[in-house]
Amino acid sequence: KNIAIFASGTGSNAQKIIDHFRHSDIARVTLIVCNKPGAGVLQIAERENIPSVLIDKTAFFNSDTYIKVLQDAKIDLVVLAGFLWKVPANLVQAFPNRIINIHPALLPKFGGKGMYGHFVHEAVIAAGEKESGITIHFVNEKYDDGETILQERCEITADDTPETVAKKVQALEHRWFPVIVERLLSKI
Ligand SMILES: N[C@@H]1O[C@H](COP(=O)(O)O)[C@@H](O)[C@H]1O
Repeated sequence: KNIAIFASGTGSNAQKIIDHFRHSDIARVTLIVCNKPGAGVLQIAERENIPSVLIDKTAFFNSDTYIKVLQDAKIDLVVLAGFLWKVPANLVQAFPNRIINIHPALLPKFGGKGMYGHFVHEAVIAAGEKESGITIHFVNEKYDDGETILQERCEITADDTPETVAKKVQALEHRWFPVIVERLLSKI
């Protein structure tokens, strides 16, 4: 099975998923799709000899260009790992229940446009939450809205900062995202 990872940033989750399937006979990460020139995930793709695509915004939102790229690459599952653009309806429809996302908070709270990275953890702390965590969900045509696949929690203590919460949440992401990707692929 072929996995495509969409990412806009560092790519630490992409690296964990690549490592998880490195010697797997179930699946392999065979394509990296990025919308940010110079993003860390592109260096990971180069180092790992995985083909990567730097997408053009107009073509992404106004054509089937990248649907064709994914179909030509025989992609079975699209994994969003820190991809900051909303997925257009034609791509969601072309890959029904085949696109998943990870969000660094317990949706439906602290989700939506602009809610990513440290903004999320600042909002969680500012709201006085006693816990945070991760949400892995199917992608539909709205931000951070599709059916939840998994939520895992971490406690927030009085001396936590957005940075310490980010670390706890990242540990959950790296622990669970590869496992969930494998679980879904074993059903496809
Ligand atoms: N959607 C969010 O974007 C971040 C990506 O981090 P990385 O995988 O680029 O390190 C992760 O926190 C993920 O939950």
